Amino acid sequence: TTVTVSATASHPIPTTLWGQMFEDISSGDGGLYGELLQNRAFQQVTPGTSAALNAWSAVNRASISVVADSTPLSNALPNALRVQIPSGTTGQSGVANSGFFGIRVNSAWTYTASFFYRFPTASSFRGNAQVSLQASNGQVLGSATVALSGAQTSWTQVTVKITPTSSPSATNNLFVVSLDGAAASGQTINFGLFSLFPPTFKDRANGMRMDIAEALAEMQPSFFRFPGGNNLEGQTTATRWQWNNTVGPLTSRPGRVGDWGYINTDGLGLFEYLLWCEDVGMQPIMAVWDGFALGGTSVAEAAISPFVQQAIDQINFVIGDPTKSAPAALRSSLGHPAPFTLNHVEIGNEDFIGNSPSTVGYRWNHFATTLRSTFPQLRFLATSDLNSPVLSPQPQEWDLHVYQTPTWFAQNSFMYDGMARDGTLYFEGEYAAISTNPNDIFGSPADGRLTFPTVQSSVGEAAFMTGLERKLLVVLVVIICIPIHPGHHIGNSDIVFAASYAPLLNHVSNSQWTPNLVSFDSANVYRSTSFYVQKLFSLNRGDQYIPSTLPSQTGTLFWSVVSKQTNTIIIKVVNVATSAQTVTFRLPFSGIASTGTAQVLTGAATASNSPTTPNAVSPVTSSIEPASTFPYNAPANSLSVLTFGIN
Ligand SMILES: O=S(=O)(O)O[C@H]1C[C@H](O)[C@@H](O)[C@@H]1CO
Repeated sequence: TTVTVSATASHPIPTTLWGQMFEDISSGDGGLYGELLQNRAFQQVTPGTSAALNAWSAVNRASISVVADSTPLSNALPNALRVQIPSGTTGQSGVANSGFFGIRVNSAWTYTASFFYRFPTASSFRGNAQVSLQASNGQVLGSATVALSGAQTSWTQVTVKITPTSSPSATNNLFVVSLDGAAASGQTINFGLFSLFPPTFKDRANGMRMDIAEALAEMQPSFFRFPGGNNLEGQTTATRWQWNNTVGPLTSRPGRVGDWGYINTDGLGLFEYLLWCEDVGMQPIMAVWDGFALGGTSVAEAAISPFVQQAIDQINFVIGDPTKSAPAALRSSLGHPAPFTLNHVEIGNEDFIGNSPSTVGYRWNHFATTLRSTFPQLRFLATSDLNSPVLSPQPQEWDLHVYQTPTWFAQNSFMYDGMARDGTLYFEGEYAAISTNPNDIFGSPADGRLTFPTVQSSVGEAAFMTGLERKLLVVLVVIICIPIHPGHHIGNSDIVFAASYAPLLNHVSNSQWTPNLVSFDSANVYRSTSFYVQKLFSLNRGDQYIPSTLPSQTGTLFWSVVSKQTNTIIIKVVNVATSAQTVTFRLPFSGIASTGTAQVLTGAATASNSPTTPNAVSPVTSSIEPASTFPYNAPANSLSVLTFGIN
C-alpha cells in the first residue's frame, strides 16, 4: 500500500477530541471516589434488615442493628447504627466494615477516619473508642483512640488519623470501631456517617483515590462526560440523579438507588466532579435529566417545567452569577466564586431506549427551547436516534453511541463521512468493541462478550479512531456555509468534536458491565489494551490534520497523519490483519529528521491486560528512519504511532 501525504495541513484538530465518559457503574463509590467504607451512612436502606448492615459486622459479641434514629443525624441521613456492648465481655467489642471488597492498608499513608456518635440515653460512661485497621485475623495494622462520653446525647463528630505500621499484600482487611468490653459493658451507642479516607489526588478533601485518578489523568483527557449514562436517569422520576442532592456537606446528601443495582452515596457529587475536571484540565460535558426514567416513565408535558427549572439551577450552579442566582451563590459558598468552564450540556441520555422516543419530542422541545434561551452561550446535545424522531428546535449537537464487534469498528471508520453536513456537530460519546459475536453484542462471555479489552478489540477501536480524526477533511469545503455560532470554535472545522470509550472504569469484584477501559480492585489499577490505544491517540493528537490517500473502507490498514506545532509529524498506522503489512508513505516535507520514534501496541489478538496478566501488552517504543519515501512494516494486530521532526 502506498500513501501519498499532502504537503499542507487542511485544518485544526479539535482540542476536545479525546476525553472520558464517566458514570457510577462500579466506578464511583468504591472506585474513583476516595471513601474506603461501603454503606458508610446507611443511606436508602430499610432499618432492621440484614441488607441495611451491608459491609458491616459485629466484633466480639456486640449487638448491632440499623435504626431510624428518633433524633436523626440529619434529614438526609435518618439512619443510625445502634451498637450494644454486651455485659460480661472482655476485650474490644464493636463494629467492623469490610470496605468495597477489601481495604488496602499502606504504611506509607496516613488515613483519616471519622464518625458521628450519640448515646440515645445519657450514661456515666467515659472511655476510649479504638479506631483501627485490622487484618482478617484480628491483627491490628494501625489504630488510634478517641474519647467518647455518655453525656453526649446529641450527635457529634470525631476524627482521628491512622498511620499503619505495615503494608500487608492482603486486602481483606477491616475498619473497626471498638470499646473495651469490660469498661463499656451494657452501653448502647448510636453511630452515623462513618468515613475512612486515604490520601487523595491533589490532596482534595472528599477527593479521589490517587492511583485510579492518576491512571485517568495519564490519558490527558480534554473532557469528562458525567453523571451518566444510565446512572443519570433513575429507574423512576424519584430516583433520578438530582444535582442539589449531591452538593454541600455529606450530612446533606441522602444518596439514591442508582441505575446499576446498588445505592450511590453521592459523596462524589457535582462540586467534586467540577473540581476533578479542573484538576485534570478537562472541560465537563454535563448531562441534565430530561424527563425520562429508565423504568419507562416520562414526565407529562404539563408537568415538565419544574424539571426544566432544576436543570437551569444545575447549570447555574456551574456557571451562574453568585449575585443573581442562588445555586451560583451556593457554589461560591463552597469555595468557588468564579464560574467553572462549561460549553456543552447533554439533555438526557440515550433517548432511544424503550418508549422514550414517544415522548422525546416534547421533552426535548421544552428543555432545549428554555435552556438555549437561558444560556445562549452553551451548546446542547441531543441523545435520541439521529433525526428520529425529528426534534425541534434542531439539535446543534448529538451524542451517538455504538457498541459492536472489533470487525465492525475496523470496517466503519468512514461512519462520519456519510453524515449530513448541516452544521450539526457530533460527540461519539460511547463506543467500544465489546463482543466478537455480531449476533449477540450484549451477551455473556460464553456468547463472545469480552471481559477485558483484547488486542483485537483495541486495534479495531484504533481503526475507527483514525476515522474520527480523519473525518475532518470532508467537511472543510462546507464549513463556510455553516452559521458560526457565537462562543463555539466552529473554526475547528470538525463535525466530530469529541469521542470517548465507555464504560471508563470498573471494580473487578463487582462488575455491572464488561469490558471497561480501566479496571481496578481495592489495591491495584489495571490499564487495558484499549486504555493504551486511547492514551496513544490522546497524547499524540497533534493540532493540524494532514490529508493523505484514503484507506480502503473495508481494508485492513488504516492511518491518519497530523502535525504538531508545524515541525513534528505524527502518523498513526493501524493493521487489523493477523499478519504484518508494509505501508509506504510518500512524504513531501522538507528537512525530514533522520530518526524518529515508533510507539507500537501489538500482541496476540486475544491477549488482555487483566488481574491475572496485568502487563501482558503495553506500548513499546523504538526508533525509525523516516525519509521522503518511507516504508513502514506494521505488525499484525497493531497500532503504531510514528513521530518525527521536519523543518
Ligand atoms: O444498557 S445500555 O443502554 O447499553 O447501557 C450503556 C449505555 C448507557 O448510556 C451507559 O450507561 C451504558 C454502559 O456504558
